[in-house]
Amino acid sequence: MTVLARTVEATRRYGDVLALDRVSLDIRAGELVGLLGPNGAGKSTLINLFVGLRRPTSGVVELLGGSPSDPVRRRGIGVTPQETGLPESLRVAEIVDFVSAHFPDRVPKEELLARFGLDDLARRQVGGLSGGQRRRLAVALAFAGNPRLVFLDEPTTGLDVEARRTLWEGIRSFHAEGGTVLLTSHYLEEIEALAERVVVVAGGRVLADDTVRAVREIVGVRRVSFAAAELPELPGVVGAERHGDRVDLVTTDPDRLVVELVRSGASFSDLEIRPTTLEEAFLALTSKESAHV
Ligand SMILES: Nc1ncnc2c1ncn2[C@@H]1O[C@H](COP(=O)(O)OP(=O)(O)OP(=O)(O)O)[C@@H](O)[C@H]1O
Repeated sequence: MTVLARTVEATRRYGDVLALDRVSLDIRAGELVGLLGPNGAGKSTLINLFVGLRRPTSGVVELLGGSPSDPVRRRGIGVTPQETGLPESLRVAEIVDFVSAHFPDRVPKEELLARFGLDDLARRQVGGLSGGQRRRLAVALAFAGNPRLVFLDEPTTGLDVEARRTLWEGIRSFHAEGGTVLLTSHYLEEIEALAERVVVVAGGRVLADDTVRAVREIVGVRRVSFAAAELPELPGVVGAERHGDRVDLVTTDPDRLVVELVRSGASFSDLEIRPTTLEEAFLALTSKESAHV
């Protein structure tokens, strides 16, 4: 399968900060890849390398078979950065025209606006849009030039549920027609809803690169919860929370945890063991030490 974007051992430093540490990643044609990681993991830095806004300190970055700094390659991609500043006095349709004019191959304006639920807003000035409407416009603009590959940095941050679903539909329809997408998200349900492949990044390194299902299986974590006043030291706990009387433990080995809980003699009730969500899998992958309540 054709590789549309690639890093080979890419490292990026900002002074003393090691934002990316020898990251090797291929984005292949037709993929929808979710980049998942906590704040400061290096997700935006990786996107900035791919789209040519930053250069790697060492290593190689390729975009559409060439250098990300080549304008010809850049015309083949679409980008929505984490933050965008759109001119307040321009109308939505004017901004779409302005952005589209940079690309040889354009999506018809009406079609683009309809795809992202913006068709009723074409004549509205950007200054009069809500935060959610602005964000949808910023994402729609990434698709204006009929790109082969789109990079979306936290596309749905700040959107309500309905606006988020509209955006997802727009992204899905692009992908269904063969488009390739790399998106970052803090919303785990977003990655689960959209992506086939998840790349988990933390501390500038790729911790996992697999299907959503496989990432869960790799860590095989379970949520064990029960009511208890006091909690003994237990093995294999990678995350812990207390909600009133209840204790919620995320563990890699629920059987052993329950055995040890019983052995400890601690009094507990209402034991529940639930399957993992991606969030729990992520927690297990990124946590370095056991957490204690
Ligand atoms: N221009 C910069 N100058 C100095 N340090 C930077 C710069 N940009 C990013 N960093 C640092 O590099 C690391 C990675 O940041 P990056 O923005 O790539 O993470 P992220 O995963 O996108 O985080 P978030 O989810 O919070 O957006 C962080 O420690 C950040 O503080």
